[in-house]
Amino acid sequence: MHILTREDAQYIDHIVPTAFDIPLELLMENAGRGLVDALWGNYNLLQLDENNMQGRFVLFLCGCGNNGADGLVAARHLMEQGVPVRVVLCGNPDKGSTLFQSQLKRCKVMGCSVEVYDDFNDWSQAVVVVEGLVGTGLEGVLRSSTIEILHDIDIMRTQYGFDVWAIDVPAGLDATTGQISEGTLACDYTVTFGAMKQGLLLYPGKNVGGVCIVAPLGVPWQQMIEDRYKTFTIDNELAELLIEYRSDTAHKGVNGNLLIIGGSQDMVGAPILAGEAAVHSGAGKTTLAVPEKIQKIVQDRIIPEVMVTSITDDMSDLCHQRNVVAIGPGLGRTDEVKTLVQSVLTTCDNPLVFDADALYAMGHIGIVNTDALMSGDFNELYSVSKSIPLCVMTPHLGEFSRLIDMPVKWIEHNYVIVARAFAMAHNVVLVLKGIPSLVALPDGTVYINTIGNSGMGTGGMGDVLTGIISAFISQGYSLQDSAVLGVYVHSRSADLLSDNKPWGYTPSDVSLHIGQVIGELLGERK
Ligand SMILES: NC(=O)C1=CN([C@@H]2O[C@H](COP(=O)(O)OP(=O)(O)OC[C@H]3O[C@@H](n4cnc5c(N)ncnc54)[C@H](OP(=O)(O)O)[C@@H]3O)[C@@H](O)[C@H]2O)[C@@H](O)CC1
Ligand SMILES: [K+]
Repeated sequence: MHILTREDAQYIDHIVPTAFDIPLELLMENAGRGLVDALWGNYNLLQLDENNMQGRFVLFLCGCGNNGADGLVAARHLMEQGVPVRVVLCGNPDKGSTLFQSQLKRCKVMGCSVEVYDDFNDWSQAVVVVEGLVGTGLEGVLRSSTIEILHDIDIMRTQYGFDVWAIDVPAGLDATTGQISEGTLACDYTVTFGAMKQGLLLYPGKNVGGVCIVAPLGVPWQQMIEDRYKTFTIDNELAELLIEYRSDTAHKGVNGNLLIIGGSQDMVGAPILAGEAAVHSGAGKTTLAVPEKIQKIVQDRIIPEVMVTSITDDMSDLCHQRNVVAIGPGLGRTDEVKTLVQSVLTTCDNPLVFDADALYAMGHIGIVNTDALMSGDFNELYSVSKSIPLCVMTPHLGEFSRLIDMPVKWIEHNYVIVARAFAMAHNVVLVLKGIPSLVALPDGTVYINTIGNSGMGTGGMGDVLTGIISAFISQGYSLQDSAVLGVYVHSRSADLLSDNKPWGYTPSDVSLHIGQVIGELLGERK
């Protein structure tokens, strides 16, 4: 599913009227109707008809931009359907947008009840409150006057129990970054237009959107953003498209030959988890290369399907015999590891997956230019200081912070944009393991994961993900498809477990459910 940023939405606003000869007013009409449909889907508004209304109404709190104007359109439609509505204006209508002015005029001509916020104090009869104070047009942080209104809504809903619906995005949410301004209200529902807004999928924004409903705009806007960077969700629909039926004649020789380099005296389990996950994900042959000192322990503990060998000074032969090499799980942070990673980087020409300590060993590999971010110059945002061959990199936020030499907090605030800049500049597939995880591709496309659960926050989960992604590559999937499918399968497997056990399930349990997820995805094709 496509995701839109605030900038995409503004671009659509700007381009549609000229490209399709469809005035913005028509998009707004569709947006308002979509909102009304969603309200009907959740409430029996017929109960509010003339005979039975007992003074109750749907309350629209409208700012004076187009977000508020959407609310005015919705109010007009509900009036037609006999539903009592009250519109309360917040701000100075004389300074409102052109469309706001014309929608307000229509509402008034139709006899809609329109009041100003300072005169309104009748919350007790509101069945539902629809917030159209500000949407994608938010400038900076919320003004104190708006924060006060949001605070009033919050107090009144506790007292009277109504639901709060946000138009497009909750007031105060940055539709691109998911950052929220002080005073942003956690809504019960959000009706967002055209496509899911990126900020509603990223934290803390995800906590304030409530149930999100996408209302269509009635124009194929997808054509209009062809040349812009694209963002999609990782979900069941996408994973079903990517998974391929395995031929009846497939044998271990065609399902790939995978090498995982990992382990150290203190971290014996990490390569085992990665290796076992690879087997459960369908890799034809899986070999672990671990330090000689722990080879015996690993052999004794791992499932017999995985072959175990030892790391040597020259890994080139071992690497060349494989069609994918994953390096990092549990390797440790010694100088020998740095040398090992460097030699794999320079000598191995197979598809590579870099994880955990292999990423640590790389040190800083690029420089972020924060001034470019402020000035909106995306091309200058990130520059490479150390080249990496085409590969999959799977850092968590701490590892990513080291790679780009920026604090984790900064990365969280600039999550998608910095991941995109990194993947493009290094020409790698980046799997950034945050909440939510995302996959960024060399062409700038970003996929944001929409599934998974907090039970996944336990040591060893990342090792399992490395095993899954590597196994998909070994079976012939492209690096990017393997990364996206890997993230999906990993999270879905954990979601199956969390149905019975919200947390406390293990990474090994996740591995054991991979086959079930693949079965779900293949469905009838099995
Ligand atoms: N293509 C699409 O997706 C479509 C989008 N559509 C809709 O348009 C919406 C975007 O409309 P938009 O651009 O007019 O901006 P909008 O969100 O109303 O904000 C401006 C208002 O907010 C106020 N305000 C600003 N900053 C503030 C702050 N910090 N704190 C407090 N207030 C602040 C500002 O006040 P002012 O500064 O002018 O006094 C002004 O009143 C979008 O979200 C969607 O609902 C649909 O109609 C159809 C197609
Ligand atoms: K809003």
